[in-house]
Amino acid sequence: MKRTKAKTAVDPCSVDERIGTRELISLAVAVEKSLALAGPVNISEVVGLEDAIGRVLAEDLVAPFPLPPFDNSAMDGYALRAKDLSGIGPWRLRVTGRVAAGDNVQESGQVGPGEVFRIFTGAALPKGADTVIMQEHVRLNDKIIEIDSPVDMGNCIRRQGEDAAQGSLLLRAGTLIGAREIGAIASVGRARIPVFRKVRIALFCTGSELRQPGEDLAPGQIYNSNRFIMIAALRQPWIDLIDLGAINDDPVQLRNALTDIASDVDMIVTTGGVSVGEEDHMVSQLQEAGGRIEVMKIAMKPGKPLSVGTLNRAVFVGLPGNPVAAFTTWKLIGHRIAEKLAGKALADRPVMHVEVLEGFSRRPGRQEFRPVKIAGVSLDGRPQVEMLDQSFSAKISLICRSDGFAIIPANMDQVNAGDRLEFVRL
Ligand SMILES: Nc1nc2c(c(=O)[nH]1)N[C@H]1C(S)=C(S)[C@@H](COP(=O)(O)OP(=O)(O)OC[C@H]3O[C@@H](n4cnc5c(N)ncnc54)[C@H](O)[C@@H]3O)O[C@H]1N2
Ligand code: MOO
Repeated sequence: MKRTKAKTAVDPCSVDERIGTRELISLAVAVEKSLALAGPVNISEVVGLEDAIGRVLAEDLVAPFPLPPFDNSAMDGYALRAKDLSGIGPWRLRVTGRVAAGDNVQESGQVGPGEVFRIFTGAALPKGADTVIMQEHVRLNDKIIEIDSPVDMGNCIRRQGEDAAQGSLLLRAGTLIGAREIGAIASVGRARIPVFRKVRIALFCTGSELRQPGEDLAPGQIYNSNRFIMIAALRQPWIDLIDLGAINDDPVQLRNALTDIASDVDMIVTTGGVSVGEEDHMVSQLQEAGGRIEVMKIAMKPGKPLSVGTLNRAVFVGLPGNPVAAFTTWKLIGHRIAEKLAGKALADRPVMHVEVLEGFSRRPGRQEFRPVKIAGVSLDGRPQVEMLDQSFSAKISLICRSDGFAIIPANMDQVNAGDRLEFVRL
């Protein structure tokens, strides 16, 4: 495979992990420790079907009867007896009845020898019939159909229970109820269903430089984009969001905000103020308020300063202030904590790989989630990616241009053209 030389120099602003590498913990350990702090809410409520959409199912759903409930036709055509098509065709059969979806076949009579019933998709199979032939495969002439080619016994019939047998498991507790799942719940006739109560999450962004979009900016100020990134992430039917807006980098205000909300919520999410500067107060104020930090200093880029802990019974997730770092760490850790609190079964993501188009060198030490753009496809069908800037934590326009993250292992200092990296789609 062709290798190209390093294209870019090492980011001058990147942290030199050789100074203090031992202090950093891996993302895998950070996820494990963070999830251990999150006990599922475990309280359920029974809601109507429409209100169940987007919520988390609180008990297993078992089929109370077979699906489909009765043998029925998969096509518009004619219901017949397969043995009437024995020998050499063409065969001529008489139309003596008619069944449509919804008709009660107990009252529709019997298909006798040499007879067929007109039948429509979804109609129950009439007594005596064992096979359906599509109307396109017959010629109809004055109540007589003519068939040239035989069909197999059971042709075009959907058998009772072929989708799900009575008593079989349709959905597991912990499933997020989307369009498919609500369809399954409705198909077994349930009008109300138990779901876990919503997870209550408080959100505030920290930073004296922040202004709300629509306001004027004074020199040194910026707009609060994290608030909207996080509202977009948290506006889910299974989350009850308490949006506390922005709070200045003021220790007392931050501590008061934490103390006021901690006993009302399951999770507190903040952005900014978790790094090492004198204006970064989140960690110290959480501790002042009686909380504990359990996870910090993670060997990941972006997201090294992400801090996770507890305050009273709430899980605290302090996301970094840089917008791309906040977005990424929420996706990789915060969201999974919220899902666990909500009682959602945590699914393993399917692993995808991409091929690097151009090589480059980097400072090793942190597992990196580098935004990439899919730029082509390799001969064996693998997506090929162009790596976007190495310094991207604060670049919101860059993340809008990217298709996902390529994951660069922590110890890799040289990435070569043709290397395969794991990929997380955005
Ligand atoms: N000496 C060091 N400095 C920094 C380190 C370090 O290890 N040593 N880590 C860097 C990393 S990595 C990150 S990420 C940031 C995280 O810092 P904070 O979480 O304390 O965030 P702030 O300092 O408050 O803000 C960082 C950056 O983001 C902007 N910001 C903050 N909030 C918002 C918002 N709601 N909307 C838009 N932009 C926001 C803020 O203005 C700053 O530019 O620390 C590095 N420093
Ligand atoms: O690595 Mo930070 O978390 O700049 O984004």
